[in-house]
Amino acid sequence: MTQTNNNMTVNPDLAMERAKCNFNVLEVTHIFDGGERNTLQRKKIEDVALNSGASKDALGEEHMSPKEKYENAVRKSCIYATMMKNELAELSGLESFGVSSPVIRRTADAFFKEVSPFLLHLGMFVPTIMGQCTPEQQSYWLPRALDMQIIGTYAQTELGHGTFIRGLETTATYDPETEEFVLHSPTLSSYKWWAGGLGKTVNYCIVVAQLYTKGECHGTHPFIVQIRDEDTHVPLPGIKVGEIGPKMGFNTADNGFLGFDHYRIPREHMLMKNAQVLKDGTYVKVARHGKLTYGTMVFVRVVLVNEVAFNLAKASTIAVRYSAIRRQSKPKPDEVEPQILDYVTQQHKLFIAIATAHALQLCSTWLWESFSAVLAQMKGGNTDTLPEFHALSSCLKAISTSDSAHLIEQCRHACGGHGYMISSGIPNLYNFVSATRTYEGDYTVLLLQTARFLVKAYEQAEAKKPLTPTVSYLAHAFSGSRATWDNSPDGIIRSFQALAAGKTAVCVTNMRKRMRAGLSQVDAWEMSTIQLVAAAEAHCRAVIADTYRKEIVRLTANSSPNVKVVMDQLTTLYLYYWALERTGDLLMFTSVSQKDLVDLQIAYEELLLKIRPNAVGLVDAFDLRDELLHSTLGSYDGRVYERLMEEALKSPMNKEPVSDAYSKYLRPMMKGKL
Ligand SMILES: CCCCCCCC(=O)SCCNC(=O)CCNC(=O)[C@H](O)C(C)(C)COP(=O)(O)OP(=O)(O)OC[C@H]1O[C@@H](n2cnc3c(N)ncnc32)[C@H](O)[C@@H]1OP(=O)(O)O
Ligand SMILES: Cc1cc2nc3c(=O)[nH]c(=O)nc-3n(C[C@H](O)[C@H](O)[C@H](O)COP(=O)(O)OP(=O)(O)OC[C@H]3O[C@@H](n4cnc5c(N)ncnc54)[C@H](O)[C@@H]3O)c2cc1C
Repeated sequence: MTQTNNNMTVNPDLAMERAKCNFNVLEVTHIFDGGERNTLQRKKIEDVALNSGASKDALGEEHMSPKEKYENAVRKSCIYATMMKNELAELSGLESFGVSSPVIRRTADAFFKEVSPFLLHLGMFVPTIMGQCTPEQQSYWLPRALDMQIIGTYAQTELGHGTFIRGLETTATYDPETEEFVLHSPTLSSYKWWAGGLGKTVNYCIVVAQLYTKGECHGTHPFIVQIRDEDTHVPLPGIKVGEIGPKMGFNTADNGFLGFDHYRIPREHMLMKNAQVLKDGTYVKVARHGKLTYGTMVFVRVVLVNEVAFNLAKASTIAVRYSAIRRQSKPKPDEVEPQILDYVTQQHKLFIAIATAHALQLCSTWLWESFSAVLAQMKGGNTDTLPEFHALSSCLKAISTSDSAHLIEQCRHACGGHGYMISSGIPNLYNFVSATRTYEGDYTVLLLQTARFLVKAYEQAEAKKPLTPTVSYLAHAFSGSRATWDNSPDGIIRSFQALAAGKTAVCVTNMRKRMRAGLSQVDAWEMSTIQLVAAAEAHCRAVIADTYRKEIVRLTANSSPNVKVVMDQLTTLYLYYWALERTGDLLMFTSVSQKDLVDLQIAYEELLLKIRPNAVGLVDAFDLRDELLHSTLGSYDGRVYERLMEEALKSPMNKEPVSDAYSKYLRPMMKGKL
């Protein structure tokens, strides 16, 4: 087993589960990590970062006041950042730690139950400098940012606008007399709102503002702006900055607001890779594609697919281990109470979470590789692949975050009452992941971006023009007959593609009908958006299913027989699950019959039983150290009840035998003296 401690007492049910697991757990860990080398490197990084105990808190974060929580998060962020500079960057083979690797990002989770106030520094501030600056600008800003001499964030969203970037109101007006930009917040709704770390932590930020020069507006552009004194940290004159208050999660991230009162910055602080303002105020467009200033968002959308896969792996580890030690009810009076993991409904809740974590992890690696290829082409001046990539990253971000949030909540349900405890770890995971569905592009809005691309691709297919790879299946949309149902994995994937093509065709037909009836193109589109979102979702599910299947076949080509079997079972489960979730659509767009669906349901139930003996082995293969799980229910040793009681006794409420509230309120009321 990957995580060993010879002195550890393990709950007997968990020990029994591990004994009956029939595949090599380490082999699956390697698949999830993307190879044995990555696993070894990850473990080295985790050992250095976590073995010292620096990630631990004397008092649980949940018992701290908001101010204490924030200060504690800053304390640990500083420890972790220093560790990264001194030890971890070299271990991870990175030239500098700023090019943050997913492993380093994930290891940081041991330090924070919520998030680090530095999240946006490495997550968006540094990537924006890397992606939007000229080489000269980079050589000035990047070393300072990577060395943490300055700390920054990404302030784009305003009180009034988040989705509609073109509607942002902050202005940056060029003054050729002084060769400065004047930043201004003309209205309350133009105040920047939400940026992580802005409230109290950062002294710099990327500000996205409407650029005016020579009396003309050239749309939104990024600027690097100092907001606090580098020595005293006091906000600079002309800056109004603060923290936005308590949120559902992210409570250690000091998300902030920011307003400008005719605040001046040097001309060179405009990030000039894609567009420039010359000294005399002449505006020069450099980039070939109009949306390259949105580049940091595309990068983060790619990163998020991996991020949510990791968090879903955590939730499923907690819920499956807990379900193995928890015994409840007595369906057979003569037998002991079964482990709740033996209930088929419990398996239905949990095994899809394991399979989805795998599917998203493998898709995220594939997406990252596609992104690297797009970036390489763009370096050579070719932006042809960007529209397809934008459509792909948008839908994968939307579906991965939404599915993960839903499945993490399902894992919480699977843990009954104890899942509701903060100490179970699941509420924090849910609060974090549910925000990912909104930030970096709301779910619906991003699926509508993908739908735009799908409709165009459909029209190209109709005109018999060539199609890009992820939508090549649309070429079969004009055969005139319904796709033939076949319950093999490849057959189900073809059906998912037929479903996406069919839904797109319905949208196009309806929009055309509406336009013939007199609606404008914009109104016909608007009236069809429910179906367009559904078409984009179907497209994304077809892409995920296809990628997951192909990647698993490739990655298990040399695996041991039992690993091949269990990985095949998981991918098949994923396909059956989604086919059964979409029976209505399959009946509309494929030749599937009622009998086929009844048979599929039975095959799905039998598959759950086959996976059952390996369930704990499968979550052990995620190889998540206890420090990363922060969970009373999901620790490796399964000492659930002991940990729940230990945590309860830590509650400050238990410090005094009698609460002060007794003498202040309860006693007077009970004695009739209130
Ligand atoms: C670790 C990090 C933690 C992160 C914490 C969270 C941080 C944040 O949330 S930062 C703020 C993020 N904000 C967002 O994501 C805002 C979401 N909104 C958007 O991305 C855009 O405004 C969007 C895409 C919805 C619409 O943009 P808009 O400029 O109005 O474009 P729109 O008119 O719809 O489309 C015009 C064309 O541009 C294309 N396009 C839009 N965006 C992109 C893009 N990023 N790349 C390439 N093409 C694009 C469209 O596909 C369309 O192409 P076509 O005309 O050929 O169909
Ligand atoms: C925890 C957290 C951290 C964040 N961190 C940052 C940060 O560091 N920096 C930053 O700049 N921003 C940040 N944000 C802001 C985030 O990017 C925006 O909240 C997000 O992009 C959604 O925009 P919005 O809030 O304007 O939602 P809205 O666009 O107002 O969405 C509200 C509803 O309207 C719908 N809607 C909007 N437009 C359309 C449309 N065209 N068609 C159909 N439906 C539509 C949406 O689907 C949604 O249901 C953060 C947000 C959160 C929650």
